[in-house]
Amino acid sequence: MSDRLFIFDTTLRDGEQVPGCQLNTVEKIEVAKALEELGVDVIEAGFPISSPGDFNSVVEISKAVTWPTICALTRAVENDIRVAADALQYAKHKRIHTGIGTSDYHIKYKFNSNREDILERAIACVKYAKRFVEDVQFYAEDAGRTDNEYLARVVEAVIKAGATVVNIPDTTGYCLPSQFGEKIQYLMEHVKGIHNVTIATHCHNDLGMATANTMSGVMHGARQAEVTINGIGERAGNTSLEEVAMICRSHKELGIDTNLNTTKLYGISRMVSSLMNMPVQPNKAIVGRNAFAHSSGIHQDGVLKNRESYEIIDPKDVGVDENSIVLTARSGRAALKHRLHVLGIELDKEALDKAYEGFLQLADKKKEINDDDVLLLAGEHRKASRRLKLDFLQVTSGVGIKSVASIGLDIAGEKFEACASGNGPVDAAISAIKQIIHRKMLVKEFLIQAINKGSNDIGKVHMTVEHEGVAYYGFSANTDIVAASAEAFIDAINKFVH
Ligand SMILES: CC(=O)SCCNC(=O)CCNC(=O)[C@H](O)C(C)(C)COP(=O)(O)OP(=O)(O)OC[C@H]1O[C@@H](n2cnc3c(N)ncnc32)[C@H](O)[C@@H]1OP(=O)(O)O
Ligand SMILES: CC(C)C(=O)C(=O)O
Repeated sequence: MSDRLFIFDTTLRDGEQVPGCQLNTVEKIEVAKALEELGVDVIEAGFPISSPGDFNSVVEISKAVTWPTICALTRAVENDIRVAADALQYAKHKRIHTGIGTSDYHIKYKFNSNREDILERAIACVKYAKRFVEDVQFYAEDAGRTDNEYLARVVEAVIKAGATVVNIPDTTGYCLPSQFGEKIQYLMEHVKGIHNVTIATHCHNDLGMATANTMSGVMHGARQAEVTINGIGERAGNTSLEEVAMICRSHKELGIDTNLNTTKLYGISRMVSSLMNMPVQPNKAIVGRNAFAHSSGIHQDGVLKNRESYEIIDPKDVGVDENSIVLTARSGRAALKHRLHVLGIELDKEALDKAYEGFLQLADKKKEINDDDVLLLAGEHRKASRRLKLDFLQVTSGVGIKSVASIGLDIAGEKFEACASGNGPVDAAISAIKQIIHRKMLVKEFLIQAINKGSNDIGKVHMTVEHEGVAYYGFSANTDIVAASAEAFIDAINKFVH
């Protein structure tokens, strides 16, 4: 039987502090409900004193969510705490998260104060929060750089004052995993009453060690991990929820596990990325586009013989349908043969060798080889040939005017034209396409990336279009990003319009 690691998700508080990631209340409720389905134990819903909008979000999330604890952040300030308690009034399970900086940097420069005064303020804020709620979590901000002996005094004092959870943040992402683990161990060994409360970690990623520090803290006694979806958060971000979840699931010998339904991880990662306009880096562990994509010949051969040769996680366990074998100039015959097999073509050794020669020549020029290319190399014509092609696109756009797009599509040789307006050139182009293709289609994910640098660069567009409950992926690259967006939309449509 594993020990339970409580998951405290702060995507809607620390994650939402990221410039450009602010969500409205409806969007926050959508994320909170997805977090509930994922199985997180605590949702930090906001910092109610910070704005009327954040206050209202905490109120509405409290109403919308049933079983996770809803937590609101405050400073060690009475008015912050009163306002947080008010925002939490409808929560079925509520927690106030209050605290103060304990490192000498914070004490001296932020507060112009001294250790004894900060200790008193720490005790006072916990006692005050206890007047409103039973469940009070204290944070010792910048605990990572706080002297262990003083930190132990603060932790002991706030436990005595009634804290139920004590959070030890590495606010600046400074600690080495061994140092952070030792800090938690020091507290476990020196603080009276520590075994009656939960110790939490809240690690930032300034040196890329957030997950390692969190796990080190957990291995030394912490039982709550504060995390965010995709690791978003202030500066270089927080510890990623998905990484902690899958480390616990993969390393059973740790004897620690979460309550999470990990098959929801990929879906919620995409949802947060798209709502917060925060792309996930392709090589991001667990949820990056390439996390289960194999692109070099030796790996592809190994994975095709046995998935576990190069995969420590079954993609289905995190909600990814299957791994992918990407055909590039670094692929070998095994990968090409596999793709041909998927397309229903079996070649003997000689024919495969011949196709492979052509494949390498093309791959050196094209970078990535698609199914059409493979079929041509095998001397076949694509059975489900692309029915939809972009014939022409003209867009008028600017400041102070509405964007208008005229579009021409070639559908299996027949020409169609439409014109539409939108809140920007891409929206106008997509609306025009929708006037020709009368299907329910929703753009769920839209990512534009520049390939190199400079204003003459090629833009790559990745798009996911939902049609009848299924997500279809579309891609295009063009120096004109509006054209690339329209083409990516058309690429996705081609996958369900036959
Ligand atoms: C590590 C973290 O992520 S903590 C969370 C960070 N998140 C945020 O700051 C987002 C929400 N914040 C806000 O909306 C605003 O900063 C508010 C409403 C909290 C405060 O706004 P203002 O009153 O205008 O203060 P301002 O932001 O300029 O400065 C912060 C003040 O809080 C004090 N303070 C900071 N942390 C704490 C704390 N934990 N306990 C008590 N006081 C604190 C600072 O010393 C400073 O006080 P001073 O003005 O007397 O020097
Ligand atoms: C409020 C605290 C927990 C915090 O965000 C930090 O220290 O990074």
